[in-house]
Amino acid sequence: MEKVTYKKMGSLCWIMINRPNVHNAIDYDVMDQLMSHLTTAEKDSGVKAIILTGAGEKTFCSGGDLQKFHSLHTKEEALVMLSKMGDVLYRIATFPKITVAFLNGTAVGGGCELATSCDYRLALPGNKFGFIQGSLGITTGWGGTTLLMERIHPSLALPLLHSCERKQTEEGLKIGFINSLLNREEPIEAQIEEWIKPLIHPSLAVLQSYKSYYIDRLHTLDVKVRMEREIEQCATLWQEKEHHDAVNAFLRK
Ligand SMILES: CC[C@@H](C(=O)O)C(=O)SCCNC(=O)CCNC(=O)[C@H](O)C(C)(C)COP(=O)(O)OP(=O)(O)OC[C@H]1O[C@@H](n2cnc3c(N)ncnc32)[C@H](O)[C@@H]1OP(=O)(O)O
Repeated sequence: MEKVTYKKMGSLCWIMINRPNVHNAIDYDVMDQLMSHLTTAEKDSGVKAIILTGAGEKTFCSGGDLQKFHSLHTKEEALVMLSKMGDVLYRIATFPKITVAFLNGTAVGGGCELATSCDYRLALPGNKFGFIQGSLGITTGWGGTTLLMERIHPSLALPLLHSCERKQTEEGLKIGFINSLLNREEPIEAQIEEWIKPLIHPSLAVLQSYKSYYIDRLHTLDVKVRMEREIEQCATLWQEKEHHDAVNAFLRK
């Protein structure tokens, strides 16, 4: 079974992480398949926007696969993994078409970082999101803090990061992290199509031009370099006992 599925519907393409038994955690296969689907969507001139989501109703994404990545011990080992997913996030952040994360359920750790890499975030009321990395003795490791500072004001981003708390999506809406909350009772795909309709300009060239001005801004702000620095700092913390003890505790629970 594919760990990431790809479905084209009109001008939208749906990219779904499909590992519900581990809350859509990200392993190396997921990273490779995300990259490959992004390439397909970029090349297809009929695609104007991608919707990134997770399988099932419980979780959007629970971040890195702690069972698999727990075997990474040194800074160098961690850096390889973190940089690989950092490249996926940078690719999404600089993707030439519209990118939307639909938080079908909880988003935690790297799952929140992944959502942050998209232009827009849609969610359901009553769900949770949290940059909980601090509770594992690490920081965001895929460049998500750098990107979060681009999405919301740093004075709103810092408390999310410092507290490591899981917040309600309603609070995410209030601080502008989430762009809109959908209605649980209505068909989701139709609601997302309605929400995005006004943003989908008939001309792909117009859409791509506006996106390119935003990407210029990311270049000017040295976002790639800052993401790399963030990734390296997480790799440094990854090798510490505090991190491994916290992951052990999670896996033993
Ligand atoms: C690596 C990069 C780093 C970053 O840059 O940000 C990270 O992403 S660190 C990872 C941060 N993520 C977490 O710490 C999330 C851990 N998961 C949870 O908090 C919870 O599982 C949940 C997502 C809130 C769901 O809770 P619940 O409904 O109570 O389910 P369980 O906890 O019982 O989980 C069921 C099953 O799934 C496995 N699982 C969950 N998350 C992961 C994960 N990220 N990686 C691997 N496996 C995961 C969990 O171990 C259970 O497995 P079994 O016991 O074998 O059924």
